[in-house]
Amino acid sequence: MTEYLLIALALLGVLILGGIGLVVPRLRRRPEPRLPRTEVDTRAEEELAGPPVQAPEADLSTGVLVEPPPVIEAPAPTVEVPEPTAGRLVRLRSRLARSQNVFGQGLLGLLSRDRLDEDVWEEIEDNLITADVGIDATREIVDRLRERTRVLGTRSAAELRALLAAELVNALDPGLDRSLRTAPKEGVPAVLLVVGINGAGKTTTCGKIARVLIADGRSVLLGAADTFRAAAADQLETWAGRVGAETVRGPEGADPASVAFDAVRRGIDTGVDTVLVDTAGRLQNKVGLMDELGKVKRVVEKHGPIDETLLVLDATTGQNGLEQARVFTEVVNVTGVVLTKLDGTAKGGIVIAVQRKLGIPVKLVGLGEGPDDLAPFDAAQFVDALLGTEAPGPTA
Ligand SMILES: Nc1nc2c(ncn2[C@@H]2O[C@H](COP(=O)(O)OP(=O)(O)OP(=O)(O)O)[C@@H](O)[C@H]2O)c(=O)[nH]1
Repeated sequence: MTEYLLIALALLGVLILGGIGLVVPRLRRRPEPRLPRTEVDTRAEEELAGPPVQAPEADLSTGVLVEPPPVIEAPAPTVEVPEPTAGRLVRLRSRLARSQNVFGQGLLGLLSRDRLDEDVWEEIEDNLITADVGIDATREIVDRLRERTRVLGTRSAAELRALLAAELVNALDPGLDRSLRTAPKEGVPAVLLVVGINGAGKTTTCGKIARVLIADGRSVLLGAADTFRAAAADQLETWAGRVGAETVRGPEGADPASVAFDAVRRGIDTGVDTVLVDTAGRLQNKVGLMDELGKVKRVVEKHGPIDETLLVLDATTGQNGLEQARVFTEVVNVTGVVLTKLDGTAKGGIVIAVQRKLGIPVKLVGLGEGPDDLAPFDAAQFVDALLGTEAPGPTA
């Protein structure tokens, strides 16, 4: 009896355990209750997901993972390497084509006439005056040429060319120091101030000078003290960015002197070799503006003396521009002239007039709008380019 009772209990246990085993998995697999989906839900999901993506065949057939597409990074801004400055004037000599017509073809043609009579000498004089050489310099050049051709009895084209070249070089005072003081002293950067009237090419020239300095191995910081024209600071920043130089600028209409001061301060802190300060184009007859330029100078000098003040002059404005330029020399101590746009004039003689009138050496010349179209000035190379023929022979 007891046996029957035990067997019945065992059977009951088996039945109970089997029942649990069937019920529990079902409970575990029961899906989450879902909220009813609306049409709007479906559309929003589709928009977020975008168009259906077709898996590549290899993915479906082999189950091999496909590599994600490569991440394309934005190209790093490229820093340009400016052209070396040595020999730039020689390379750019063809830019003086218009002046070459006057000096090379015109003057040399006159000098090689059969008879060098009074009329011819007068024509030579007129040519030089038209080329903006200036009256005094023209008289001197012609008098010396007359004398030397008479004494030497020179007649061959090569000899006459050499004589003319020697007189033009002489009028350009080849002994003047045309070097730019751009080297730092005892860890303090050299400071260059760039001044001149509106549109002479100051900002462009600042950018080109920065390239000249960088090409010659210097580090440069640019100060945008032309706060009147917001575009000038943008323009300068673009030039600086191309060669990886820093620009210090202020808000539009800020005090130019304070921007110039900050630029030099920053240059000292970062240890650059040279700080170049671009100033606003200002009309010299506006006394207030000239006073302001004087203030820029004084404030910058709180950091130490200014090493170089460059006056930018537009060669195409001729003698008139010279008169305007003179006022700058009274306000700031101009140490060098940058003569721009010589490529756009037949009056290359302006270089002679500028130096004589201002008594300041031309240190750089602009021969185009390209970034490397600024050349260190050299009297003999310039005259050679003006005459537009091969290098002159030895001069007497
Ligand atoms: N052909 C030629 N154009 C030049 C030369 N130098 C500058 N320019 C052009 O002259 C124009 C005026 O140059 P800017 O640098 O803006 O003149 P700016 O003196 O700074 O003018 P403001 O900021 O108004 O005072 C620009 O179109 C330059 O490209 C040069 O040597 N040759």
